[in-house]
Amino acid sequence: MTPTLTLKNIHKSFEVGTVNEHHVLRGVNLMLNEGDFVTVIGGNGAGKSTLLNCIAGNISVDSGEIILDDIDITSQKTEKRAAHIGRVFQDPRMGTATRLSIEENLSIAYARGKKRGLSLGVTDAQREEFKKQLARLDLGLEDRLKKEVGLLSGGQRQALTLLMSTIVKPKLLLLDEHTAALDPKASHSVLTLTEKMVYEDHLTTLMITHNMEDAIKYGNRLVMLHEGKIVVDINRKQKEGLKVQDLMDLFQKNSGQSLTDDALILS
Ligand SMILES: Nc1ncnc2c1ncn2[C@@H]1O[C@H](COP(=O)(O)OP(=O)(O)OP(=O)(O)O)[C@@H](O)[C@H]1O
Repeated sequence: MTPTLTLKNIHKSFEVGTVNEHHVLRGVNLMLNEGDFVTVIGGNGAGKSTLLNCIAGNISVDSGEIILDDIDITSQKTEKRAAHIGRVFQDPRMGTATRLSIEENLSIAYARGKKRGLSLGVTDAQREEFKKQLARLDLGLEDRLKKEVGLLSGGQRQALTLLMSTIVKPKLLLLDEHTAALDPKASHSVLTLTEKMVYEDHLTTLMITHNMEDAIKYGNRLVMLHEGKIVVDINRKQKEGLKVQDLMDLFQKNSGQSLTDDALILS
């Protein structure tokens, strides 16, 4: 089986040649098969967002290769990659157009990767499809198609953004701490929804989280990034029954350092 995503020896430094030079990604190798739902955890500055930015194309890598479905996208422009890569950010204000209605936002998302370009016009058939898709969120948004997105709560917006990123099935879904700005209840419901959508739609997904329990609970695989390298990579079976303390011990064993970063939510 061809992997959906292959990262080969990715390196990235910032501010090269200055006193602030920082080698952030130091040889990241990762292979994701279709349908893999991988949680990514690591302390502040470990390089998690930089890695997602490199995959999405917002940042170019210094060396290494990024292969998506057999195509080398290492030098491809962000816009071209966006046709195949869905992304949800931490900030609920990103990813949706605030002043537009729910159905207009979905219409824009629906046009992704299609030749006909952007259009805010919604046909009856599309409206029915949007209602069906919105019903999956279980938030009653299917009855509020004309509502301005700016009036939705953070959790509702993240749920909508998730739907917008997947309504045209992406080859890869990138979730960059997409529940970190939400209150615990909203965060839990968006994570539950994420899991449902990833499994129902068989989406290949990389999800960054700061919460170790969530990293263990969700997905079929967990990777831990430390100082720009993957130091832990465990599968579903190895994750079964794993406690936060076990993960910390594993981290210590593999990295030779103890996990003192209090930015990681331990439980
Ligand atoms: N555009 C940039 N220019 C210079 N330095 C950068 C840039 N982007 C990221 N960095 C630096 O790279 C390092 C890794 O940042 P990154 O955001 O990838 O970490 P992270 O693991 O996502 O951390 P956090 O959990 O705190 O968001 C940090 O030291 C950051 O300051």
